[in-house]
Amino acid sequence: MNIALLGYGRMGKEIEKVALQRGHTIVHKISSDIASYDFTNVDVAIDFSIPSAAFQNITHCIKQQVPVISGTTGWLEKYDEVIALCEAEKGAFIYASNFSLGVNIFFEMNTYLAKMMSQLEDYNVDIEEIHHTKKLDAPSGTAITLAEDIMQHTDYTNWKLDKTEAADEIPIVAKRIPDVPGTHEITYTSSIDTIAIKHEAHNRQGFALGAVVAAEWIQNSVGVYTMKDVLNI
Ligand SMILES: NC(=O)C1=CN([C@@H]2O[C@H](COP(=O)(O)OP(=O)(O)OC[C@H]3O[C@@H](n4cnc5c(N)ncnc54)[C@H](O)[C@@H]3O)[C@@H](O)[C@H]2O)C=CC1
Ligand SMILES: O=C(O)C1=N[C@H](C(=O)O)C[C@H](O)C1
Repeated sequence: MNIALLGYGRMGKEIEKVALQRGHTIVHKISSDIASYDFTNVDVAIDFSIPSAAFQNITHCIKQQVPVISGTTGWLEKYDEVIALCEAEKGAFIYASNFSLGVNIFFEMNTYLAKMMSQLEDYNVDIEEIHHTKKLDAPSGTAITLAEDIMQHTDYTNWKLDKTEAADEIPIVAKRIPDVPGTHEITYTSSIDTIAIKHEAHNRQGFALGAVVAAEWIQNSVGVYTMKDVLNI
């Protein structure tokens, strides 16, 4: 498979390693304006860039009929526009706030726990995420997915960065500590006890492997998919 890397930073380099190990070829390593690159021999593009570049990168690929995987966070106010374009152009697209198998299992655990906790009025939920100090966005895309999944199954209607006084808002605390690849913890607290679930990435390999697996899965497909489709969970 010929892969174009849209973004060649920490994740782009990790994805390159995994892709080469799995027998793929990297045809472009793009770190600036995508418009000047030739996409005729690209089978799939993988975007791990920056929030302000993701929309242009993704829509360029869709218009060129190149399937595109995006893990970039912090651009989701334009997600619906991308989906509409993808449908209109009969393109292929997967976005995931987190591509690792472990976090996708954690997403399922979060939903299961939220459904149970929705019956119990005594517990309040909060989310904590910890990432490296170079991260541009806060809260993390993964923390937002976790909050939205909780909102779907409980009476919470919103999330808020840091503390909140509103009973229907989920507080998300974002901490920045050098070199931390990504930790997410969900805690339900009552006056009697605390229930917590946590995912801690040890490195970026899981994110990269998930993105390459998603790229292998989507080539020659049409449509908008998620990691649930890729992992069949
Ligand atoms: N979904 C997931 O599983 C994961 C998502 N991420 C997200 O991926 C993104 C990238 O993360 P890192 O690699 O750690 O960041 P990074 O800062 O190391 O790399 C981003 C790269 O994008 C480049 N860039 C700037 N403008 C660009 C443009 N117009 N087109 C293409 N590239 C451009 C920068 O030069 C930089 O090298 C972030 O949004 C992060 O939150 C990170 C890890 C896992
Ligand atoms: O920027 C990162 O590093 C990460 N970003 C993603 C996010 O915002 O959730 C995924 C992972 O936690 C690492």
